[in-house]
Amino acid sequence: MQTNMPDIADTAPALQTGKLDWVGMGEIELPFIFESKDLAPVTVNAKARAFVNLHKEDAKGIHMSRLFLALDLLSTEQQVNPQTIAQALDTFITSHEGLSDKAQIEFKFELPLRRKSLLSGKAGWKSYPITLTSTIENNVISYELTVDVTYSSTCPCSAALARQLIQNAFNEKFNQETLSQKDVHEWLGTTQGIVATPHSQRSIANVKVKLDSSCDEFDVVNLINTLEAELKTPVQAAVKREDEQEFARLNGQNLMFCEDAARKIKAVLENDNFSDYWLQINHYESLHAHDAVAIAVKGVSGGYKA
Ligand SMILES: Nc1nc2c(ncn2[C@@H]2O[C@H](COP(=O)(O)OP(=O)(O)OP(=O)(O)O)[C@@H](O)[C@H]2O)c(=O)[nH]1
Repeated sequence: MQTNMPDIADTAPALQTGKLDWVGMGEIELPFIFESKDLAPVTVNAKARAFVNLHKEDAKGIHMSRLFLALDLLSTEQQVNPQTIAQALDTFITSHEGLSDKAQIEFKFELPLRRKSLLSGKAGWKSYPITLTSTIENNVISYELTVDVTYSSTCPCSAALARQLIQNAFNEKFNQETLSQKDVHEWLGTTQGIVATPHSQRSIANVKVKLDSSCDEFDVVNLINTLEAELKTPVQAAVKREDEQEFARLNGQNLMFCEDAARKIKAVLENDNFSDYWLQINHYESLHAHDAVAIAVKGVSGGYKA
C-alpha cells in the first residue's frame, strides 16, 4: 500500500465552517442476521443509513469508511440485536473522537414470517416492512421500530347502505302471505337476495414505537401479532375456501373507518406501555381515488408529533 496518500478529511480546511447534525451514508446494501424474540435468527437484505454528527466546526469531514466498516462487521461477524447495534454506535463515536458525539444507524428491510391460515391449518410466508433506527445521544441509546401491517377494511357506511338495499329487495320479493323459510333461505343465496355488497379496501397501519436503552431484545413478532389481532382482518398468506369464508365473516363483523382502526391501535399501544408511539392508518379507498388517513401519537412532551 502506498504510505503517503493525502488524507484530506484530516488535513484540508473546511470550505466553510459550521456544525452539522448528521453526516454519513445512505442506501448501504447490508445483508445481516436479525435477532428478535420468538423468531429463529433470520437473514434479511437491509438497506442501511449510517450517521454521526460533525460538531467540530472546522473539520473538513467525517471518515465514512470507519462507519462503513463498523456496519460491515455487524453484517459478517455478528447478529443484529440491541447489544451489537450499541457496539457499532459506540465504534462510530470512538472512531470520530473530537469530531462527533452522536451516532445513528437505520436499517430498512422486509421480515418474512410464517403465517397460519384462518381455518384450514395451512401456512405461508408474509413479508413485513421494518425500519429500525438506533440513536446514541448524550451517551444514551434509543431504538425506534416501525412496522407496516397490511389488512382489509370494510366500510361501515357502505355496509349499512348495502343492508338497506337488501331489505328493500326483500320487501319487493316477499309479503306476509308468500313468506316461507325455505324460499327466503334460497333467495338469500342468490345475488338478487344479497343485492349489494359493501366496498372494502387494502389498508396499511404504519406503527412506530420507541424502545429505551433498557431494551435487551427486539420483539417484532409480538408487536405484529398484537396489531393484527386487534385489527382482525390482516391480509392472508395461504387461503383455501374455508379461510376465504372466514375472512369474509371477519370483514363483515369488523367494519371500520380509518378512525376506528386508529383508535383500536392507539388503545393497544397505550396498553403495551411504549415510552412513545406514532401511528398512521391508511385506507386505500376503493370508493374514492383518494385515501382515508388517520394519525395519532402518544402525546409525550418532546416526543413524536402527529
Ligand atoms: N467525508 C466525506 N467523505 C466522502 C464523501 N464522498 C466520498 N467520500 C469518500 O469516503 C472515503 C473514505 O474516507 P475515510 O474514512 O476518511 O477513508 P480513509 O482516510 O482511508 O480512512 P481512515 O484512514 O480511517 O481515515 C474517502 O475516499 C472519501 O473521498 C463526502 O461527501 N464526505
